[in-house]
Amino acid sequence: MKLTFTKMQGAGNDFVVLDAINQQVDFSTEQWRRLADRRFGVGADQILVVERPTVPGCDFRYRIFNSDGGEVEQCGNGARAFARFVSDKGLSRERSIRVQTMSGIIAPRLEDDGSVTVDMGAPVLEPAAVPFDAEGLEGHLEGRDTLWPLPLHQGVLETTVLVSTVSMGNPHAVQVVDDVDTAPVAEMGPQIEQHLRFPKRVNAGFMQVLERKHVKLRVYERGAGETLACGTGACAAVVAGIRRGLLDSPVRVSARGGELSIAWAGEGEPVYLSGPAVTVFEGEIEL
Ligand SMILES: N[C@@H](CCC[C@H](N)C(=O)O)C(=O)O
Repeated sequence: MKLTFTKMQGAGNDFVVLDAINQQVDFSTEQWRRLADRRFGVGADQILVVERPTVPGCDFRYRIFNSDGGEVEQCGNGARAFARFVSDKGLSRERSIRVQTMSGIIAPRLEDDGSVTVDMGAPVLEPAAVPFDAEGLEGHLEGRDTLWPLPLHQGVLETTVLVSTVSMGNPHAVQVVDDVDTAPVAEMGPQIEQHLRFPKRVNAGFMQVLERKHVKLRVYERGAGETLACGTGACAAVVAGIRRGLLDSPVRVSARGGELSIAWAGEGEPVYLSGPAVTVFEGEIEL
């Protein structure tokens, strides 16, 4: 059976988007992996699936699969691509939609300048809910945030990094670095992603503060490796930075693949993520 897909990207975080309303989409972990594979498939950081909602008050259900084939709770850059896709394909005529995800409802809105803003909901800050196992650890208070020590290896040496833990529906560990371009993302990213303190694994963010309203960010994503941008990672980094007293909303986030903007009014309030959502090409593939 041939599968019709759309290849999209948001700040260089790339997606295969599938309409599961008008075609059957039900794949094994191995098939999701193959679709995301850059040599044997189409290639993507995440696969996004558009379905009919199963809860009242929503326009669509949005499912997300990492390139390792695992289904995950949330994807911010993908949410922008999702909104652009359902509009371009005529599945919705609304500029604002409500979307059911594994971790709650989000609300993307198409802007007049072609960008998309997403109400991503409020961040979850309680460590156990991230989930992060803080049992027996002594956290360091900084502003309104708690930094947690994570022991890692750097070459043959042992080192400890201090991370903020934030859930944007999916788990994030954010550390502040002096220079993001030389930060050991490839070496530390996989260790943090699989650290035993994070029972569901974690996305590892490395943030350099340039000014109180501008940061540079790299994210080693759970299940996908380092990507050119991570929307939920940008939300989590800015939430952590504001709570630490380092940043003021709104914050421009420069990722390797493009620019995002994050606004957050503080505890209990939703995080707004704005940025581009672009169609690259369309195609058909036999899996
Ligand atoms: N690229 C995403 C996040 C995708 C999911 C993430 N890798 C996870 O496993 O939680 C984004 O833009 O938020």
